[in-house]
Amino acid sequence: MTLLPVDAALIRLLALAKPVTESETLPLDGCAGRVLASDLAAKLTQPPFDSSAMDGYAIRTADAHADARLKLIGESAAGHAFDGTISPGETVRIFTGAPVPKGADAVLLQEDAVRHNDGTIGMTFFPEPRRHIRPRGQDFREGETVLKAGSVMTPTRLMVAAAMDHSSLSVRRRARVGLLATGDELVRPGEPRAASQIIASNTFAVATLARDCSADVTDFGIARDTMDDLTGKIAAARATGLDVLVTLGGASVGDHDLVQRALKNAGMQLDFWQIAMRPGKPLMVGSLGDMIVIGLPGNPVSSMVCSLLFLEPLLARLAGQPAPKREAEVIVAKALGENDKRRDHLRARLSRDPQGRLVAEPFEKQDSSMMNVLAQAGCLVIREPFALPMAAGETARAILLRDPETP
Ligand SMILES: Nc1nc2c(c(=O)[nH]1)N[C@H]1C(S)=C(S)[C@@H](COP(=O)(O)OP(=O)(O)OC[C@H]3O[C@@H](n4cnc5c(N)ncnc54)[C@H](O)[C@@H]3O)O[C@H]1N2
Ligand code: MOO
Repeated sequence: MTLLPVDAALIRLLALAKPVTESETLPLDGCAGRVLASDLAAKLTQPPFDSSAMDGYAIRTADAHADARLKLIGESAAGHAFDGTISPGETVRIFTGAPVPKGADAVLLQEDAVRHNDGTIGMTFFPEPRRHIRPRGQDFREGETVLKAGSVMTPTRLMVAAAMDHSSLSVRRRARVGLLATGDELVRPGEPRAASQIIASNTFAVATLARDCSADVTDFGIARDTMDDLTGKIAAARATGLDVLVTLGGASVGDHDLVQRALKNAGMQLDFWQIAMRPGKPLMVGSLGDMIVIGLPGNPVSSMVCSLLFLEPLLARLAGQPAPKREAEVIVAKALGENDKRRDHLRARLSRDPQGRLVAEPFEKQDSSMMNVLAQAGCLVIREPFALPMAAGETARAILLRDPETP
């Protein structure tokens, strides 16, 4: 059986993906990380008036000279404008963010002002016109398109959307992802289990990864290893209008690996199955109508490595966003033997050397069932098919699982 190279498999998977275009309207505070569905224009001008950038005195620069004794005629504070006009020889106490009164053309810094005993204001610095005044509309103007359709709503874009007086936004809906674990041996954490049963743990990693990619994730539970149960659960999941169905387990060649058969019976067009990678060889991809199906292998490490290499870029594509950049160059801390035909992904401890370079130390045991090792690993060192032996201290590409500084 020829195995499909990783890069070719990813290209074929992404060819199935159409970015989600349907939109929904959400309150602004629910829009973080979402993609704007249409251009967003300002509903107001900001600042709405010439405003002071400093605490001080609103003055007429024609009055700015060493002998000035300006008469204090009022105050303009943020939210409380001074209604009158400043005439020659007059000033108004002003605070940061307050409207600049009519007649004034500069703000004298409080630190540059002298308050005389008779209450008049003198100055030790003579501002030029417009000094410390933020002109009306210098940030944006009513009707101006500030955010383009397709922009991801980052904290700073949420800030400007709020400032433009939008309390809700039209954003693209999230990609809908369903997870279906399979296997008679599986129970959920906390459930009673027989001696031959284990916990269905993979769902938690895959769901988290998918949510981090902005997906709306539904867990469809655990299907037993029967055609009936699998068929019923696949149909129920599909009926919810998923963009992507991810099955976990039952992807290999054993007598109880029924997932592919059940999916084909339901009408799935198989796109590819079995990749030249370790772990994750039995990965399967197909389409069932508009729904993309990804069959992950059951071994926990395999399911996670396949999710990082395939599910994450797929969900980024559906969300119209670039895939997270996880690849980095690392120094391998120990010698590695030559590789066989499957691209390998070695779980490794990750640290920094005194020069700040990333150092990866592959774990001794690389069994794809070992979640404890995977949880300790900071990266996966990539070994291309037929890679030659490597000495300690050489560099390799790696997939980062987390920031090396994360405890
Ligand atoms: N004769 C062959 N046997 C196997 C091959 C092969 O090419 N020829 N491939 C092996 C490889 S590689 C992998 S990977 C596994 C994957 O097989 P399946 O996808 O069919 O996975 P299962 O048999 O269902 O489970 C494998 C293992 O993982 C446990 N598991 C399953 N689901 C979960 C879950 N949701 N959470 C935690 N653990 C799970 C399951 O109990 C098994 O121990 O096949 C090899 N075999
Ligand atoms: O390809 Mo499997 O994922 O080695 O255990």
